[in-house]
Amino acid sequence: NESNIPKDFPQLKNDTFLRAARGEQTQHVPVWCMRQAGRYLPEFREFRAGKDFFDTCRSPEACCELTLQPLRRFDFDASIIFSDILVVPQAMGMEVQMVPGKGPTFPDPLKDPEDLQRLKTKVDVQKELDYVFKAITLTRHKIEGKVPLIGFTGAPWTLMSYMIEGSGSKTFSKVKSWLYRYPEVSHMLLKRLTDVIVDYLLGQVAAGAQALQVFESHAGILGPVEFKAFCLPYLRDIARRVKDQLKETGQDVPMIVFAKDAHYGLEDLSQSYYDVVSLDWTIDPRLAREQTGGKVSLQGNMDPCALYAPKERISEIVKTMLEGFGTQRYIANLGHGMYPDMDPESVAAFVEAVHKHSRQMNKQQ
Ligand SMILES: Cc1c2[nH]c(c1CCC(=O)O)Cc1[nH]c(c(CCC(=O)O)c1C)Cc1[nH]c(c(CCC(=O)O)c1C)Cc1[nH]c(c(CCC(=O)O)c1C)C2
Repeated sequence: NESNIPKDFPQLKNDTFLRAARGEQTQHVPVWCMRQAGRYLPEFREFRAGKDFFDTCRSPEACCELTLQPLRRFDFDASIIFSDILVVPQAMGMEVQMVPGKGPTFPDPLKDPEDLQRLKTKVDVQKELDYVFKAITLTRHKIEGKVPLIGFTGAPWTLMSYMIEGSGSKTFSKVKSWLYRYPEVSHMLLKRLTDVIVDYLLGQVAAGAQALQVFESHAGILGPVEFKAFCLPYLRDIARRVKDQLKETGQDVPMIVFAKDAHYGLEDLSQSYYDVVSLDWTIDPRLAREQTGGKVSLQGNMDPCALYAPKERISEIVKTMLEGFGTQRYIANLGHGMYPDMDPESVAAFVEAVHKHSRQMNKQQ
């Protein structure tokens, strides 16, 4: 069994992110950015130039290099493995291409309930996603204990939406029509995705991931009733099953859930076995604290577009955000991923502001 082989990773030097995730005291607020490895970095564009996106994902050396790039520039307190959420549908037998300028595209998306037959009935996650596990193990060594390495997955509903829409969408009417026309088949698909995701996350931990984030990026296109029916049960099931399995080997790995735009789901999400609830920028920090009632740590949630502001303004925005969240049980981040036209200097200003203001606020207490 792969998971029993000791990997002798370098000792972790900065555990601030893990402490905040577990609800332990920290000297400063830890910070990282969603899509911190990305096209806003010239070295990322240079490295990726002319290479197919999913070929890059399948190269452990390339994933390692792209994960490390932002850490060479910024004083981040965590890193996230370079990969994509759509490697899971690929592992289940679907074809996905990254079309430059258009984003991920499924040439042959699921159209009818019968199309479920096209998916593999038994997915050998260890074999199909071995390249991700190799990337995690390699990166965990090469990071030299500087900061923890986060593994991640897309959540069932978000993956189902890509598998049926075939790409991003404005209305998501194709996948939403499944929920209303074929609720039972929809649940079958969500269940199958959940089973693969649980194995996938456990494999990532065995490979060396020190925290896990579950991206339910398309939660907000559902109303509260559909969220409770088609998102929440699977998000809970994932955390419960992963946590239970890890407990058997005496491990505890913090889990983060990011259900974008699901403001109505905060209270439920805070009681769903996750350690951290990640917030988009439409949610007021104080309100989020009230609704989650101290049961979880919070992560987020600066509007990514605030990075277009001058540095002094970024610092003010960060200060206000920290006053809203407080400095404990908190991980600073953006409310969603960075955009390619953002200035790396602004990211540096964001990170510095989080560290500086939170240290000052902690001293005053
Ligand atoms: C850098 C990058 C990624 N994916 C894509 C890009 C840009 C394309 C490129 O570099 O060529 C295409 C890429 N992949 C995806 C999209 C979104 C397409 C759309 O629906 O509009 C694009 C452009 C799908 C995707 N992929 C991901 C999500 C969930 C997070 C979110 O909500 O943004 C989603 C929805 C996760 C993801 N994707 C990636 C990471 C790791 C790097 C990091 O965060 O530093 C992660 C965590 C990497």
